[in-house]
Formats: sequence, structure tokens, C-alpha cells
Amino acid sequence: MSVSECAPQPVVTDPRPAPELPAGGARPQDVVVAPPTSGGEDEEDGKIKEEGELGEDEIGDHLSDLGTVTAAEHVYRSLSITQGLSPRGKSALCSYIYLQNLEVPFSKIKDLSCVSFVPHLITLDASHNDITNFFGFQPPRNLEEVNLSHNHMSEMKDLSAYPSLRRLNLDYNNFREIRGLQRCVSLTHLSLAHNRLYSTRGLNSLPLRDVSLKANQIQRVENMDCLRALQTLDLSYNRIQSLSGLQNLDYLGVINLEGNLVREIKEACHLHDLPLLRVLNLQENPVQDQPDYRLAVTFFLQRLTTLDQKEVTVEEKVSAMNKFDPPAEVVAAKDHMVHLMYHLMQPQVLLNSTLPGLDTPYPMLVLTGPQACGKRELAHKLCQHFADFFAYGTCHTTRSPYFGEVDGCDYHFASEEEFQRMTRMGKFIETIQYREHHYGLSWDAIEAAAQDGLACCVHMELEGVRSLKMSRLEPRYVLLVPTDLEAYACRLRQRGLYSHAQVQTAVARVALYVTVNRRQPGYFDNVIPCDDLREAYTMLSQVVRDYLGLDEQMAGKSTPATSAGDSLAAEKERDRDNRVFGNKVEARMVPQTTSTETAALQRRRQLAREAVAGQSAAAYTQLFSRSPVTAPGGARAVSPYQQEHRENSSPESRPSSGLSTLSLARASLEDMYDGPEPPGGLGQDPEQPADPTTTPDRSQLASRGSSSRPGADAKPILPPIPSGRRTSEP
Ligand SMILES: Nc1ncnc2c1ncn2[C@@H]1O[C@H](COP(=O)(O)OP(=O)(O)OP(=O)(O)O)[C@@H](O)[C@H]1O
Repeated sequence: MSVSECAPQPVVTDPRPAPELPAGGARPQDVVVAPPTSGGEDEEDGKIKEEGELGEDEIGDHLSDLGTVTAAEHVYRSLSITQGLSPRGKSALCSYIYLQNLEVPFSKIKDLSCVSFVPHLITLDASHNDITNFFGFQPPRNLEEVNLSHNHMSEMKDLSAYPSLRRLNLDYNNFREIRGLQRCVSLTHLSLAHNRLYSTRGLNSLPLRDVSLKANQIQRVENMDCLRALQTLDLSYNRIQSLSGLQNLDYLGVINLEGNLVREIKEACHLHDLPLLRVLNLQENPVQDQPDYRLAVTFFLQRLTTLDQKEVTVEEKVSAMNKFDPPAEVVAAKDHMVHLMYHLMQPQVLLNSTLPGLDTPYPMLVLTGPQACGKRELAHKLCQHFADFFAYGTCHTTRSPYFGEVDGCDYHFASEEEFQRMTRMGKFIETIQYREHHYGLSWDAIEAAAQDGLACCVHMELEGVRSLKMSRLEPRYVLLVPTDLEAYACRLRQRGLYSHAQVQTAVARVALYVTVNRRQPGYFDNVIPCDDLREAYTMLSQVVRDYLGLDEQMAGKSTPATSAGDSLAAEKERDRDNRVFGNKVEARMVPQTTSTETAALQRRRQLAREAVAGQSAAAYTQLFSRSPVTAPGGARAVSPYQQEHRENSSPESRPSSGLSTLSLARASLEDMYDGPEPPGGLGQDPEQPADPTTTPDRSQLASRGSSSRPGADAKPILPPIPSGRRTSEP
């Protein structure tokens, strides 16, 4: 089937008018398109027509797509010869110079020089032939699409004469390198799959949108930076290990890297900044064996919609986020989950900090704020000043002590192993990792305060607050926040403990606290600027006095209520103020109690009352054999208001903190003694004027409580203030 080499013949169009086409379509032979330029190419070539070869006249049977050149001339624009037939002779097409589409696949063609006779050609399909000569024809100046796949070409040549070329398919040839495309300024689609390419070089600055270099021997992505219009890239079945080189292809939306040698998940980082990347295929790469491969890639490339030919689901995206960069709430939830689970795995004992009145939480005060804002100092000072009410809750940490810090006082300094062991033993309520160290508040720290009948005062970072808020404890949260960042940074530097970066981080975290406070009003019960620690302490102690109702009690001392009614009204007013905010927040947070739960709660309360009053079995007495008083308050006999309160009390209406509700604490205390008054007397007659010594203190509490109540005679124990941190009495 060889065709002899000869120069293309000049084409002369037929000047005669085309005959009328019969209705229903014309046989191609009936249409005179262009006469042969000479009579007998075959003779000229000296070839005898072989089987499967089409002569000039037979070619007409394969023409289609009739169009016009002028009003009088009709031409066929497409020639499609398949099924093993081929145009015979190099100049077999010279009669069809107006052909625009030429399809000659599966035709055993070795030489395409006949294409030189069709200068108007736009698309050429000569795939599945035996062509060895790359573009071996005179360039049709409008040639846009060429399919030369499945041939035997091995060398690309300069295609600068094909400026209109848009699509070029050279799959299944033997090319070793990409060459000669520099001037193909219209080339948008290029396929060189199944060749022997070892490099991606040679594509410089082409307007390519779709490139397939599948099944070659490429090891690296090189020189592709300039393919700024590239949208789809198929590099599957090569030997690529790194995804470097793809990071600047801003329009890239689809990358197929199946069957390569990518091993590291971190290679995905090279694709991280591709804004339009939606589809990635890394199937059959060693990286798939990495743990959490799919989640990790989903995390790195959050815009992906399809990974490894599988849709990336919303659930996967959320899981990936929660795993590799969890939002603060998720971190807190996990922390809470872990500690709750480990805690529940331990034998359950009734803690001193377990709800004293079943509907009143153990009172706690949490000072929070950025590192070194002074909260630890203030916490110590507060516990010292309000020694009858608060004990300092000493947290655990894995960091080593700073100069002057005392183990067991500032922190319990623990090794990493010890900390982890405690975690597994369910010892912690919350933990955080701050920098490279762990910090944790243990149940024991709270118990130490609770068993002395004291509220616990602790300090912690925001992360700890988040976790603590998920526990059953309902502390009061006081935010201490520096407003003068320069002074704050200065204070950090003066400590001489932190690097420049750590100072910067601490300063930056101030904004975090401010933002939380702004976006979630009520998240912190009080906000106190702490630029001046003396002023901050004054404000803090006032806040605490308000919580405890101390000032009001002092006022009550100086102007005794004129009547029981006045006293009751004042108490109601105070109680209402204390509760109003807490109730609002709580109402939003607490799910509605079902009737079953309400019934269960009532049963438990009843049992508790009976147990405390000595009316029920010893088991219940044991269960509640501890001091019910944690927040101090003036206990008294049941007043009409308290009676009303007890009747109305429900989990929904209870305040968010034990500290906020002195009256509630009293009520609950009396709930516990809602039977015969305990020895020593719980309170005083509401008809009587207020006791002139009503400022409650530890001794009063002890004297008010029943001497038979365990813990009633306990003495407050305050941790010593370490030197260097010890502050004078205010
Ligand atoms: N259990 C805990 N949970 C959460 N945060 C905690 C806990 N214990 C301590 N922190 C906080 O960890 C941070 C680092 O504590 P560290 O004692 O190392 O720094 P510091 O400079 O002494 O801070 P500060 O003076 O504010 O207490 C502090 O903000 C501290 O309040």
C-alpha cells in the first residue's frame, strides 16, 4: 500500500455549474466538485490498484456533508474512509480540494502526503495506521484537529506552520520527547498518552487546557509552570514521586495521577493553593497505604469534590477537619469525652463536690485569661482574703517548675507519664495542651476544697473553660483581660521565661478572649481589665462579694429589716437579680426535662430529704453523709419564699452557678433539712431582725451546721502562697 513520493498537484476547480440535486439526496458521483487535474494518477504512479484501495472515482462513495463554494458550486466537505479501505495514490484526493474533514483510520496508511492536496482541511483523523512520518504533508493552513494516534511515529518536528492547530492526539506512538510545539499558539488539547516520554518539557507557554501524558516514563513534573490555562492534566501511569511543579497552575481542576509512585501525604501540599482543583486521582500510589490517607488528603485539599474517583462526602470533610485541625469546640468536646469516659470506668463514689442539694451545683470560681495576665496571683490572693469561702484548686502540669514555684501549691508538677496515667485513671475533669505542656484540673483538687466546705477557685486558659463548660460543674467564669497590649507584652518579657515568639503568641491570644466575649455575650460572667493588678483585684473582690451577697448582708446588719415581709422582699429581690442572667443562659442551654425525668428527680429529692432527716434506710444516710454546705450562707428556718422556691424549683429555672445563688444554696441546704431541724438549729426566725453578725464566715457556717454533719467541723485549709507570688492582704 505504499504511495510513491511526488509533489502535490495544483488543483483547478471545475468552472461548470453543478447539476441539480435530486430530491431526497444526491449520489456523490452526481455532484461535480472538482475534476481530476490529470487523467491517470495511477498510471503515473505506475501502481496497480490493490484490494482495499480506493480509486478517485470510488472515493466519491465516502463523501458527505454537502456544502457550497459559490451559489452555483456544491462541494462535499467530509470524507470518511474506514473498514480497511484507503485512498489509492498520493494524489487520490486532489479532486477534493474543498474537503474540510478527512477520516482515514484503520486504513494501513503509511504516508499522509495526499493530505497536501486538501489545503482547506480542518480536521484530520489518520489514527490506527502505519504512519512513521510526523506531519508528512504540506500544511493545510486551517488545520485545527489532528488525530495521529496509534501510529509508529517516533520524532516530533517543528509545527510552527500550524498556528491554527487546537487539538492534537498523538497517543500510542513512540515519541521520547515533546518538541516543535512552541509556535502552536492555538493548541489547547494535547494528548501524548502511551508514548515513551521521560519528561514534561517542551510545553512552554502553550495555551493548553487539557493535557494527557498518561502511560509514559515521566519521573518529574518539569517546566509546566507556564501552562497557566491548564485545566485538566492526566499524568497517570508514570513514575512520578513528587507533586512539586504543579503548584502554580491556577486553573487546574482535574489531576489524574493514578499509578504513580507518590508516597508521602505531604505531597498534597503542593496542590493546596490550587483554587479550582476539584478532582484528584491518586489510586495505585503507595501513599494510599498511609494511615488516614483519605482524610489527610481531604484535609489538605479542602476544595476536592472527588478523590480517587469517589465523591468526597461532607462527613469526610468534617471528619478530616475534626481530625487534623479541630475547631476549639471539638477539642473541648473530645477532652470532655475522654475524661468522662475514663472517669466512668472507675468505681463510682459519691464525691464531696457532688451536687449538695441535687439541684444546686458545687460552687466554683474560674479565673480565665491569657497567660501571665495575673490570674494565678489573683486566685491566690482571693483564696487568702476569702479564706472562709474559697480554696485554691491546684492543677497538674507537665512543665517543670519556674523559680519560686512550689509543688502542690502553684501546681502539682507531674511527669508526662504520670499525667497520662492520671488521665487513664479518670482523675481529670479537663486538660489542655498549652505549648508543649499539659495542664489539668483534677477531681481531687476540687475535692480538697469541697471536703472543707469551701468553694474551689481555679485559673485556666480558654481551652480549659470550654471543656469545663461541658462538665456537670457550673462555675462562675471571670475573664481577666489586658487592655494595654504593650504593657502586657512588657510584663511577659519581664518574666524572662518566654521566647519572643511565645510573647507574640500570648499577646495574640488576647484577641481570642476578646472575640469570644464579644461574640458570645454571657460566656464569661464578668470581665475585668487586668492591666493594673491592684485595681483588678479590687474589682474581682467586689464581684465575689456580690456573688456571695456579703455587702447586702452587711447592709442588712446596719439597717435591719423592719419586718419579716421587708426581709423577705429584700431577699427575693436579691435572689431574682442573682438568678436572672443565669436563668436566661440556662434556659437556652438546658434541654426540657421530660415528665419521667421530673418524676425521677422528685423521687431522688424525696429520698435525699428522708435520708438526711434520718427517716430512711441507712444506705441513703451513708450516701449523703457529708457536709451539704459548700457555698456559705445564712441558713434559717423555712420561709414562705423558700417554700415557694422549693415548689417552683426545677432544673430549667436554676441558676448557672452555685455562687450566684446564695439563696438557692440556702434553700437547698434547707431542702436537705426539710424535716426536723437539726441539732444546733439551722437558722433563725424570719420574723426576727437580721442577726447583726450576718456576714457569713467559716465559723458561723460551722456553728450553723449540725455538729453531727460530717465536715461541719472541718477547718478551711488554704495552700501557702509561694514566695514571689505571695501577696499582701488587701
Ligand atoms: N487545668 C488547666 N486548664 C487550662 N488551663 C490551665 C490549667 N492550668 C493552668 N492553665 C493555664 O495555662 C497557662 C500556662 O500556665 P503557666 O503556669 O505555665 O503560665 P503562667 O505564666 O504562670 O500563667 P499565669 O500567670 O497566667 O497563671 C496559664 O494561662 C494557666 O492559667
